[in-house]
Amino acid sequence: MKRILVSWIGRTDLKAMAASAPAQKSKSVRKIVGEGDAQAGIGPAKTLLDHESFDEVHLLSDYSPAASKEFATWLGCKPVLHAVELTNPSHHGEILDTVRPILERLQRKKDDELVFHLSPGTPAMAAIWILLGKSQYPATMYQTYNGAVSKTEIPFDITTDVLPGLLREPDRYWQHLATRTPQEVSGFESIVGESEAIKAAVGRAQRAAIHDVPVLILGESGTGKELFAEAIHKASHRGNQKIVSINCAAISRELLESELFGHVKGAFTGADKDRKGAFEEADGGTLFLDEVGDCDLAMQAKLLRALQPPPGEGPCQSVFRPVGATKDRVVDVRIIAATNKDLSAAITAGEFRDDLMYRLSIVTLKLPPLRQRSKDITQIAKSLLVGINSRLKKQGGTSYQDKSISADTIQFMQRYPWPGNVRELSNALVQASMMADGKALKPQDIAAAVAEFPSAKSDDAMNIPLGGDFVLESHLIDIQRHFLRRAMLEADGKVTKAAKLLGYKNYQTLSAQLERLDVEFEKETESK
Ligand SMILES: Nc1ncnc2c1ncn2[C@@H]1O[C@H](COP(=O)(O)OP(=O)(O)OP(=O)(O)O)[C@@H](O)[C@H]1O
Repeated sequence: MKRILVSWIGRTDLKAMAASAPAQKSKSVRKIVGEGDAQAGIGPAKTLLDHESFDEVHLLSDYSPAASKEFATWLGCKPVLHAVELTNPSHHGEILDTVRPILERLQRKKDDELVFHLSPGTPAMAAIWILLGKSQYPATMYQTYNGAVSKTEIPFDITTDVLPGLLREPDRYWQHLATRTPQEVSGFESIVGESEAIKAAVGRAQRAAIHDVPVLILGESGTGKELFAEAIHKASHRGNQKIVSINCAAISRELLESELFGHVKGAFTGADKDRKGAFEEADGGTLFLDEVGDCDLAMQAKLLRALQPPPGEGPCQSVFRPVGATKDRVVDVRIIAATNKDLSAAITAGEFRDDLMYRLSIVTLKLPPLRQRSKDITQIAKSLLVGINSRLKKQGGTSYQDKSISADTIQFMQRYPWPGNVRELSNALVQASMMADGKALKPQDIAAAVAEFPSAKSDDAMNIPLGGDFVLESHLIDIQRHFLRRAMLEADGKVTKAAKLLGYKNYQTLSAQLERLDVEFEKETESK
């Protein structure tokens, strides 16, 4: 582990040198600060180096190369000089642009300690050190004053205290980013759609991609949460590293810990060799925790511990212990989590830890359900159909006829509420393409395909175990909703026809129920 000091050469440093070094060895420095100032003592740089030891010292200077060299010689310790030019040493933006590439070029290993010296230079230079040291380049910071050295504790964390506020700023802040379609944003090309809702989601996701902070993606099942997670990873600086996905709901509680953190040989029966977990597999890249809302409380506590970076480290440093191991491991992993659960309700019910939610949701991305972006349905359906045609042709050979979507089918698809979102749309198109005769998919083909999905749900509703959270009334309502939807579907969105199918005497009863039970279905205008 190396200690690497990075500091500006400040005017007080030069004044201290001019006052104490022989005139001959400080000619260029004296051209800048004259005879110097004995009050400056030995100056901030020398003071720090007298008290602390470093393996490398990097000095940034916008003074003449000759003066910088004289100063470096006087200072001793063979510092590396970085000559820069600033037009205005109190211009924050210019300082930031100057400092960043230098920090980027520093050859650092993961456990090296970066140290910023805040005292030399202008207040703007100190401010930039603080901002960078608390965010992109986690660093220890020192100040020197009157010959004394103090380690500077700055009790805030930009990534948890400041960024969330900025990133959660209302739409006003995001509007300028929400103008491009996914096709126009690098990394997001596999996402189809051009509705305002999808453009806003892409703008926000793109913004999130740039910052190396955890992202929580919320949305109903099938809205594209995993697709967005992959796009954020691709658009981030980790894009050429791995993204590892773990579905927290699909893995048994016992196995999940080992899947996430790995295990050592002999940790449990069947653990016949060491095995890396997802955190370690994703080191340097991204870990996608799907269905994170389904983790139990014990697992949440373990996740929280892993997601709390050690003091002074960046937000992506994870410390965890493989099952059965005696030592912790540290990795650099960006977490993207997703859930279709209402986490606020889960927190209120005591099923989800609020501290874990805050850790995961430095940036939150809410994906709209498909029914709220009916403008996208045509485009998504057409794009899915291209893939479906090519797959089915491969399987069925010449007997398969490429399918297309007629205008009335599009109208039908735009009215249907797609409770299973894009996944349901995709499944319906696959099924309809396999079953339909001829070339064009007709509304009945899609209707027949989607009718399969809700009925499966109603079967589940009949088999739900009694006791526990079971409340008969709420299940009856679900069943009622299912039949209302089915009737509307079979009646092509015509309320009068659907009311007849349900055995209602008049359409007003159905209209009132659709509203009361919040059944979303675009009604066809009909002459009654
Ligand atoms: N905007 C979109 N454009 C193209 N394909 C999409 C879009 N949104 C979703 N899909 C496709 O729909 C399917 C479901 O998406 P995905 O798995 O990302 O959803 P999800 O929200 O993660 O679902 P779940 O919560 O059930 O895990 C995938 O095949 C995905 O490629």
